[in-house]
Amino acid sequence: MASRTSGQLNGPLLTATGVRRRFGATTVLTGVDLRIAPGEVVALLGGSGSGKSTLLRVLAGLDDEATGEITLRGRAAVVFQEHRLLPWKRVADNVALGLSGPDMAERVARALAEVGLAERHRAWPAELSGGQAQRVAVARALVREPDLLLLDEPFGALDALTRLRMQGLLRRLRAEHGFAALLVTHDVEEALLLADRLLVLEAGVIAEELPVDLGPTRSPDDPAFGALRRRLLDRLGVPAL
Ligand SMILES: Nc1ncnc2c1ncn2[C@@H]1O[C@H](COP(=O)(O)OP(=O)(O)OP(=O)(O)O)[C@@H](O)[C@H]1O
Repeated sequence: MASRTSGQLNGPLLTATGVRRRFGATTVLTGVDLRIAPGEVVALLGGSGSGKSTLLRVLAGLDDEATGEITLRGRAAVVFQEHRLLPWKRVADNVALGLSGPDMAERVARALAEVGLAERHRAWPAELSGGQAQRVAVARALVREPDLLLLDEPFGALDALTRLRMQGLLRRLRAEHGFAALLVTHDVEEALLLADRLLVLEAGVIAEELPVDLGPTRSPDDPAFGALRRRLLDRLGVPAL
């Protein structure tokens, strides 16, 4: 099992050193080292089956079989590609799951308002659209006041327009709350729009690290954005059309 500590007061928010994970005879993660600073958004890219979801689960503390050292200075919350809401609980009760305290209802209401769903607190998950359900999943993470959001293809199952809106929502929430995030995505454009830094997972290690020096206002029409996209696609082995 990976050793987990809560870390010191200064320095990186998350430090992972020598993380390894094997499934039977196959070693998926052979020695992952990474750091995430407080407030930093890092996108994790890599081919299908390269181990991105596995790494995210390990970092989230959801995998008992991994080895290595993980230090997290603060709280983490996870959002998966599927919303994972409990169908027999109303929206507000899903968000409140595992919380306690006298101000719980107020915190839940605030989190739902932040994702634009204050009015749907009594709805059942089955009554929501895919985008709304995913916003509830974001509220459920947000209400825990995380220092680090671990996002595994959080918008991957949504249509293109909803996805753009969710990317905007994530940017706004991050600006307001200042949390750090590790975003697993297949979408190079999404990574370039949202991240401060990109990591490429390949052959079980972080094979490349690219800073995204595009400033706070980003557009795919910007030539610097295009150049970085091409560089990244080349790195991921996607030829130009
Ligand atoms: N529980 C498991 N048991 C056996 N093998 C597994 C298990 N979970 C993942 N794997 C294997 O580990 C490898 C990495 O899987 P993982 O889902 O982490 O990749 P990924 O980079 O997230 O892929 P994708 O981009 O397609 O979602 C794959 O070969 C997968 O088959």
